Amino acid sequence: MTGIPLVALVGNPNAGKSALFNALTGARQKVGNYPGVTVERHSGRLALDDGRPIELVDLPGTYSLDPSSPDEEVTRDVVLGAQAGERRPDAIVVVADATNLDNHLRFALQLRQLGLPMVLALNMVDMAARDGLTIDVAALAGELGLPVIETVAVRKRGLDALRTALSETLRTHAIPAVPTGEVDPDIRHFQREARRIARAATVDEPRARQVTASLDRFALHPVLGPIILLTLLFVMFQAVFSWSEAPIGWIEGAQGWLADTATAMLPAGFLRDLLVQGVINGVGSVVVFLPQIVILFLFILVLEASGYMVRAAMLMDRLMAGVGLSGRAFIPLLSSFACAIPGIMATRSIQDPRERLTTILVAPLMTCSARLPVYAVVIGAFIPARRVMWGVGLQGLVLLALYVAGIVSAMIASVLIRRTVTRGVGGGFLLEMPRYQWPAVRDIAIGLWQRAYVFLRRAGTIILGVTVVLWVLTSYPVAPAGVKQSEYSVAGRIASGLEVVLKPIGFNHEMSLAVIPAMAAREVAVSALQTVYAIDAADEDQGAQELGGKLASRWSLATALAFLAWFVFAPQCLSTIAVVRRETNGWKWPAFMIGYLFALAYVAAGATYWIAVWAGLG
Ligand SMILES: Nc1nc2c(ncn2[C@@H]2O[C@H](COP(=O)(O)OP(=O)(O)OP(=O)(O)O)[C@@H](O)[C@H]2O)c(=O)[nH]1
Ligand SMILES: [Mg+2]
Repeated sequence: MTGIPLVALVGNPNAGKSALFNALTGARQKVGNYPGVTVERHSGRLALDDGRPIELVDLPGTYSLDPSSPDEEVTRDVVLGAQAGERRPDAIVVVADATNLDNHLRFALQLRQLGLPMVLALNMVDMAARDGLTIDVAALAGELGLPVIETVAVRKRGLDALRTALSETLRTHAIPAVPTGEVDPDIRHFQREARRIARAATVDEPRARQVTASLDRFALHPVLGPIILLTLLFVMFQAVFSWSEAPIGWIEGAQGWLADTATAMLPAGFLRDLLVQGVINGVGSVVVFLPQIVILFLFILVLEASGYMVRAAMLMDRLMAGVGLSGRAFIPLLSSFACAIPGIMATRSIQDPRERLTTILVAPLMTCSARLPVYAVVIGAFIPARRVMWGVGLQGLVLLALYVAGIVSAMIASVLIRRTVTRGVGGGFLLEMPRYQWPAVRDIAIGLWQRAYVFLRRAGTIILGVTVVLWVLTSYPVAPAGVKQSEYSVAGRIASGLEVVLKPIGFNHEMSLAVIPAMAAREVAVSALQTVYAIDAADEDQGAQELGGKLASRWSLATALAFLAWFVFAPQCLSTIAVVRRETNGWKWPAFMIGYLFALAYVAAGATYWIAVWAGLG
């Protein structure tokens, strides 16, 4: 054997492979309580008890070795050693959910036929215990002819035993003895056998999965279910505004202090202006939205980890079926609330290629977190922080409406796309219902930290870079007295050209200037506006006023609403386009997507503007 041993984690979706992978290697792969979380292979290293290193691969979950979607193909190819440029694993750890033994054993039996050294990690034994289920591990190991180790991945239980079993298996190269007569490739055979073994190894019958079943009576109720879902969303968007006030204040305070200190310490001139206007206030105008992003993700992560999200998918399935998408599209669309890129990658778990393509094309309509700063700044400036009935905040309501507008247009777009460019029948609903559980605090904390980190890294890299370039392009050449700097400058002249096209939909010069750099990252729309107003206001000495106040005194409500509408359909960012190109193998579909989204954004912003003007809000 050359190199270090390669061990693959294989098993049904949602068995806890990634949780086990994280526990063993210290990695932070995404874990979620629904099938189809992992869509790519990830590898990491760990040391076995004898100190020997091994390479561990986490794989997408799959029900069998006959893949039905692109992510499952990855698993099959890795396990069979058919993946290009990759060797075959030296051993397999089959991860099985102890509470769903017969289903998970079926795949284990199929894997056993591969003739590779194998260990079974009987995961989620804590859940089995909760359900009143006791599994006779020795009996199971005997029946399977494999070492069986009980684990609780999220509590790091059973890891030492697993490492020991693994090093033993690798050392002896023990290949499971496959009983004769089991060469039958028929999956039904495995199903029967799995059921028999599960029954033989289960000591106590479950007291029925009462918790999950009784919660589902409410969550999936045809009338109550949607009400619960809407209520949750509603509370989430209220919280985004009401919980964030204090921390936003702290960040603004820090930003103001930085700007003042820099102004006091540096001599007036290029460097000071760049630093204060472009970097501190420009980038700062985006960073202040960190608390809102964290709050939004706190809700999303908790709902995901508890198992509720799949119920939401179930409820949406009735709707989704009507628009030609299956419930499978829900998870990718859900991920797109963070960012369209992981969302588009998650479509790999969709079986039907046309359905997958449709999901890719509408994913950018789901409101990604990069749009939150843009929405929040405009809402903060134009929508009074008033309570309408029952203490409900108006700002949160408008934000909810913007998210809903994105979802509804994604639905409409998929109906149209399914009827035209991706015609054909789709697959059914294949999502398995995970059980409810309390979210693991550690997973939520890691998830939040990762989100915050991604946001801050964007602020420190792409947003900073684009803002600085924009600041330079807006500051030069210096305008003669009496001429507005933002119009005389290079960026200003480009914006003036663009304004010809954007004026009919209510956009002003500054907005025209902001939409192009926003293609790099949508948050840049905010820092761009901040920068432009700071440069123009420099001589009037109004630079200190915060962005919301500047917008409120300069834009009409109709204009502000048009800007929001534009960003609901907003021209996707460049990285999204790149990922669509990669996932669809060509430029045809990204071009189609750009075209239709631009058209939608233009029409929607225009309609919003003119309706608002007509309603007397101009
Ligand atoms: N109670 C309990 N929960 C667990 C255990 N292992 C994993 N989980 C939870 O089960 C859910 C699924 O875990 P993942 O690690 O994402 O499952 P996976 O097998 O990687 O799933 P896919 O990537 O979709 O194939 C998550 O919510 C985990 O927190 C366990 O031993 N006990
Ligand atoms: Mg996983």
